[in-house]
Amino acid sequence: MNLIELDDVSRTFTIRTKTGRLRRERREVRAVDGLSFSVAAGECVGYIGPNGAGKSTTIKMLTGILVPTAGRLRVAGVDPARDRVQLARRIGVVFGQRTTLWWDLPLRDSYELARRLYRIPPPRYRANLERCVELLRLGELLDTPVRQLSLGQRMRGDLAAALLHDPQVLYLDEPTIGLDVVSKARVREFLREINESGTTVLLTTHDLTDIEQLCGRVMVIDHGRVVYDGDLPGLHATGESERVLVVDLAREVAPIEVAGARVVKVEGNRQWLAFAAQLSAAPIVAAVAERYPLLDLSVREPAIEDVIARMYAGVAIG
Ligand SMILES: Nc1ncnc2c1ncn2[C@@H]1O[C@H](COP(=O)(O)OP(=O)(O)OP(=O)(O)O)[C@@H](O)[C@H]1O
Repeated sequence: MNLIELDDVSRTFTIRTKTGRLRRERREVRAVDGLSFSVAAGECVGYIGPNGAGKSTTIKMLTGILVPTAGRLRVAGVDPARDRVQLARRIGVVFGQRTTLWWDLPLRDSYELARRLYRIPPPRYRANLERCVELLRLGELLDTPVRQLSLGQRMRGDLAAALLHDPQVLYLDEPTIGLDVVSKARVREFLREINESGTTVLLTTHDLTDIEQLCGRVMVIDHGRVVYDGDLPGLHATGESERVLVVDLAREVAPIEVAGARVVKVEGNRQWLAFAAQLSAAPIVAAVAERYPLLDLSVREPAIEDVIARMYAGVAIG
């Protein structure tokens, strides 16, 4: 069963720009341009693309905030713009850069307001809150006013708020932005759990690690159109993108030589080794550790902008 369906959906904005002292020019921006795709119940789909690609416009149409200029759109069987109230009960939304929580109220009060707003039956509300509190470790934070929470704590609070009414679909816009490594891991673990228990997830992010750890399917959008729909290794393969292994050594050595990777930068004891993104880092790490005085390492994912730029550099799009 498809929970999200878009059929040839477009959204155009008219913008007026000043071209002289009195002259203004009207210009049309096609934010979304003939988009067609569907998402089946239970999927976790990464929805990625460079800045201005049309991601937010798509999400806004899927939540009913924006009306498409053309095309047909359905979410959980509902036309989002026409039936926003009905839709609100079936979807949850989390924007990493904004909060839906009440700034001056303790978390618990925001949740109570959500319970009333969505008319969640008390036993279901209690069970859902208990589950979120346990999985997101919110127990000690429930009585803290939202303005006193750290970014990571607030994000966990927002995730719980979006899920108390058992939405079928969860839209996430940059849920790990600005979070430290531990908070990111916690949020990802929670999202995996939520998805495994049946919630369909559409995830917008600039962090490819989010996609790698959560999404079996990734859709790349650029200039309002889908330019790739498949899995992440497939995306890396289309563009021959590279990941970078950063190693800290006990002392300065000549550029490392190991199979499958090449040194792209050296700075004192630190060296950067690029390798094909669809390959595992494990054999390269093992080879470096065996022959060099390795102290520490990290793996950097390619930026989404780079992946897309390479995709356009003449390689066929799958
Ligand atoms: N309300 C608006 N009025 C005019 N133009 C708009 C409006 N909203 C979006 N646009 C334009 O539509 C295009 C797509 O914007 P959108 O915000 O959907 O991109 P995005 O992929 O979400 O980008 P980002 O990653 O930067 O958030 C851009 O060119 C943007 O300037």
